Amino acid sequence: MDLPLKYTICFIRQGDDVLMLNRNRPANMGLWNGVGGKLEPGEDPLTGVLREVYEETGIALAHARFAGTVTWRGTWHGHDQAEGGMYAFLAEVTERERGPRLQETREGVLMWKPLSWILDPDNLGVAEHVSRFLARMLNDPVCYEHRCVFHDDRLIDYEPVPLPNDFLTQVGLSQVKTSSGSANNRP
Ligand SMILES: Nc1nc2c([nH]c(=O)n2[C@H]2C[C@H](O)[C@@H](COP(=O)(O)OP(=O)(O)OP(=O)(O)O)O2)c(=O)[nH]1
Repeated sequence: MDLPLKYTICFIRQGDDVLMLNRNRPANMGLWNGVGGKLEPGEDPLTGVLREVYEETGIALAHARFAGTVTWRGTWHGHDQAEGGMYAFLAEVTERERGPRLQETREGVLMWKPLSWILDPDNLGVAEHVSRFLARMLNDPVCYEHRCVFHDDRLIDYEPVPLPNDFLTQVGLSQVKTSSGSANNRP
């Protein structure tokens, strides 16, 4: 699927918790998702995600690990058919760096949530695709394009497809460590 990757997202961990944002506007309004946003013209994905994390949380991450891409297509209630995609990253902070448990921001409510709560597939408070792709990003060393299909706000199809070997070079991320610790995403 050749969808434009115009967004970034980051899941920041501290111990068993992950920093989540409940956005106060579409997309995924009222649902918990990672922190991130739209890339600026000409901006590379790592610079973009570090900027968004700082703008949305005040956390100045030194680094984030590329963990795959997520693409979506389908229909949303009240919106036209839409499709797009994002570069996904994982990061960790120390207890001292993590900031308050709950914080109201311009974008919505930020809160540290237990990972087990986020990954529970029956948890309707979390954006539906997150439990599918995040579990795999955390446990599988291969980087995937996580393909999501929605129909009227519900996830109706999900398929992880391994990214091509030269993906990181293609998108200027070749110097970036992946979540498996290697710049090459396939053995
Ligand atoms: N637009 C969009 N973003 C999505 C979808 N699913 C999903 O996880 N996301 C993620 C990507 C981003 O991390 C976040 C949306 O970012 P945003 O719209 O708040 O970005 P932004 O404030 O920088 O953008 P903008 O105001 O300039 O449009 O949600 C989706 O279906 N559509």
